[in-house]
Amino acid sequence: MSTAQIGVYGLGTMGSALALNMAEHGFDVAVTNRETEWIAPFMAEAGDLAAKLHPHDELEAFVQGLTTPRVILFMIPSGKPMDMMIDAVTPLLEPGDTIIDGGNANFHDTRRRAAALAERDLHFVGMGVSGGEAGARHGPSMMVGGTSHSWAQLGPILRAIAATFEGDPCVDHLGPDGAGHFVKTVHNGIEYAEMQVIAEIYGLLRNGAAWTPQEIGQMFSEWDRGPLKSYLIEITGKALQYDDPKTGHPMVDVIKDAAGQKGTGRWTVVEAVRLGQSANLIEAAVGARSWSSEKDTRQVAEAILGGARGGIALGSGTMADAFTAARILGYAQGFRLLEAAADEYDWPLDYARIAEIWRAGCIIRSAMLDDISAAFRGDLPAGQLILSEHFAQRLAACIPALREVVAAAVTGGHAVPALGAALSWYDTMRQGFGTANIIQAQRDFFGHHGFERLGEEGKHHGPWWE
Ligand SMILES: NC(=O)C1=CN([C@@H]2O[C@H](COP(=O)(O)OP(=O)(O)OC[C@H]3O[C@@H](n4cnc5c(N)ncnc54)[C@H](OP(=O)(O)O)[C@@H]3O)[C@@H](O)[C@H]2O)C=CC1
Ligand SMILES: O=C(CO)[C@H](O)[C@H](O)COP(=O)(O)O
Repeated sequence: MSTAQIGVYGLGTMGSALALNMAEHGFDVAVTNRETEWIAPFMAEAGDLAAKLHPHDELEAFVQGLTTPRVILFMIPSGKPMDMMIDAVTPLLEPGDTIIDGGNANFHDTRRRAAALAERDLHFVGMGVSGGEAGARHGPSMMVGGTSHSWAQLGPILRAIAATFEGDPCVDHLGPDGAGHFVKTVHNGIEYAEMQVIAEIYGLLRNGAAWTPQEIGQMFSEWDRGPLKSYLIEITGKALQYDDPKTGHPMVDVIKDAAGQKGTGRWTVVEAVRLGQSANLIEAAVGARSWSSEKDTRQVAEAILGGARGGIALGSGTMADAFTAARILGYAQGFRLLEAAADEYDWPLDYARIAEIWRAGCIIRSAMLDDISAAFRGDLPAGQLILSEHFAQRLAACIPALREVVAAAVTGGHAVPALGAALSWYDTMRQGFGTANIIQAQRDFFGHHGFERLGEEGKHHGPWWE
């Protein structure tokens, strides 16, 4: 019998948590998994919620167990697996049915899939889900891209299971095809930037001021009780205060300093460059992760180049202000990318709303997002977040600290790629007259490319060509 309002394919970390969340909110959910032996343990662990979960071993039965028009959420790895599953499931679907990719997919793939499925009267939703396993189980933030037809059916389910901020569900329909996945990609780019800035501040205090992990953790926990409150600050504060049960050493001291990356950070940077932008804070964070994975090379280099670092005599207050500035600039770069993509792909992105659905449930949630949302609803000179009255004032108050921190780091030989990038971007943007006149002269000198003259129309060449 067809009783389930939604199907969840993929009972891994995220899929199982989302299915349980939906069941808990009273929805009937058909579930299945590629390796079917995982279905029974999932059902056993579901406890009372099993009554709302309808397990199937076969894809056909899973599809037939759904009320029409059907809505099927795939929580599987992005790329080829998703294409293979689309190929497998579409022959079983009927016009009007919706396939949702809830994984971290490349939005270009989402656009391609949406267009291909539309030719068969099928709907494809690219949905960014943030919040990790706990978020998926108890309230994620979700960024939905797709047709209004799909949203009309999906919206009530997603609003019920989403995180809420003061009663407002952290989910919305952001635009067609790849809009939701792109917003999630940029969310992750901001996540990379913020994580890197936190790591740099940790490094300065640890290596430049001999603070213990416990002390640095306590500082972050203290920050989390004030205006810098955020999920990433909270978990970093906690992680730094754990000891390794095996050795008794601080946990961070036994974790290898080489971080992986699955793709969303890189996609953010690639798309920024493609759109003629530079999100240099995010680029710095992605680059720093890549350098981190060159552990062997860095160890050889330390022996040859010398790893000595100078002292840093800066306290928590200065670090907090520097972090505030970097956080504002990181978010601002993310929103600039969203604006550039909205223009390019003709997406009706509502930046204030995006900030709102990031206020709870997602990894980059922070107290600042409420101010960002308010800024987008107000007057933004030149459309720039950093020029809103609120953020221009906060930057004016915090940039001196960022300058102090970057200067001390540079003098002491501490790597601060993200903090340095943040400051360079800020300093670039506050100059009405920069240095690209020299670039133009160089291009004309070597390549006869011509340049624009101040106050005159047309292309000009320098006297070096006379
Ligand atoms: N973990 C996280 O914090 C977050 C993850 N995501 C995204 O969610 C998606 C799922 O991630 P997550 O739940 O963590 O991953 P898991 O590794 O926990 O689960 C992966 C799931 O995908 C299935 N699967 C793997 N390969 C295939 C395939 N070729 N065909 C069909 N099914 C397949 C697995 O089935 P089987 O059991 O048979 O192997 C399993 O059900 C990914 O796109 C990820 O990027 C998004 C936000 C946060
Ligand atoms: O989407 C997420 C959080 O928002 C996932 O945890 C993702 O895996 C994070 O990216 P990476 O693995 O590259 O650090």
